[in-house]
Amino acid sequence: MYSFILGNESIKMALSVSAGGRVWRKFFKTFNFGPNSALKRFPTCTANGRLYSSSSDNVLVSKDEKSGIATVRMNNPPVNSLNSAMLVSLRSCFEELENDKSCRALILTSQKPKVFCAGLDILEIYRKSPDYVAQFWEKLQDMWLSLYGSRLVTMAAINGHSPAGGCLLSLACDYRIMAEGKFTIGLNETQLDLVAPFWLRQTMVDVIGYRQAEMALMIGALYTSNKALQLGLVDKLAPIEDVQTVAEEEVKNWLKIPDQARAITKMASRKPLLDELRKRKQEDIQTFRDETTRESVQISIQQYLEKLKAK
Ligand SMILES: CCCCC/C=C/C(=O)SCCNC(=O)CCNC(=O)[C@H](O)C(C)(C)COP(=O)(O)OP(=O)(O)OC[C@H]1O[C@@H](n2cnc3c(N)ncnc32)[C@H](O)[C@@H]1OP(=O)(O)O
Repeated sequence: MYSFILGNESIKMALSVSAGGRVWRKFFKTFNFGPNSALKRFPTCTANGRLYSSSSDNVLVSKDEKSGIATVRMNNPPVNSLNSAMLVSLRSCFEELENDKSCRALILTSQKPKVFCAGLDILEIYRKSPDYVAQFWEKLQDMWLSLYGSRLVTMAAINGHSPAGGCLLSLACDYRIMAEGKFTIGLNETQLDLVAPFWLRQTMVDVIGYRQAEMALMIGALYTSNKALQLGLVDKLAPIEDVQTVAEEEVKNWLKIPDQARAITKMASRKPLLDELRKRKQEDIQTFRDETTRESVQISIQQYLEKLKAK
């Protein structure tokens, strides 16, 4: 077992070429993954020790060497909101694991039970310059591309609330296990006067079907764990204290399938959406920047923040 901690500063990466890397490069080439493809861009993980020095420790990673299963714990108190630093750390972490040839699966969870992730840090899009908002959005796109496009088995161990960006992270994984009880999950963006981008909408449609996704997105619905299971938004429920164990058991089942066939199948179905976002990245950034910095939207965000603080 090794572990390392990721933060937002002083990223030190070791580039290496491995036999495993060659296999995956061939695989990505076969699928014509373009300039952002994982193996062209990403460094390779060394076998142990800290790869990053960090002042914030906002993402904690541990990996079981024997099974090749890594657990990625979001650690940004109080609610794991996704600020710029978190997005950069998560992306770096996903890239590291992607290029660690001994890594076969990742489990994404929260270090602080009861809140998996509160979504985007609303303060990152409130009264910020258009340039800042554009850069923030690109960090989200890049993080998503690295998780959604991962060759690994990716499992969300949703041990608490998972609104908006928390749901986005979960939807980017291959399988979702959620804590039973009063916790909620969903894409509630419209409640903040925000519009989910095409790539996020599409993953919701892919997971729960057109009609339910359309309705859920329009009304910005947040569902309880039970309802989410019924809709297929999550795949399994477990008591909160067992979410991690159940995720590990589930991953082990998935790892009985040969990696290459599983990953090629996954990429065959995800490639069109990955390609579409890569192609329309700048357009998507501009849309988000222009929409979000509109005065009427800023007022809605302010009202949402006030409601959040007052509750
Ligand atoms: C068009 C773009 C689409 C892209 C996709 C993503 C969009 C987004 O993610 S927008 C963000 C939407 N997020 C939410 O609506 C969630 C808001 N938060 C909550 O509902 C709750 O905080 C909770 C259920 C996640 C947890 O509840 P609880 O444990 O009771 O914690 P508090 O509500 O007391 O929160 C503690 C503290 O944190 C602040 N906060 C919560 N969420 C956010 C956030 N997303 N961004 C920034 N700050 C957040 C909250 O205001 C509290 O602050 P203090 O009062 O100063 O302690």
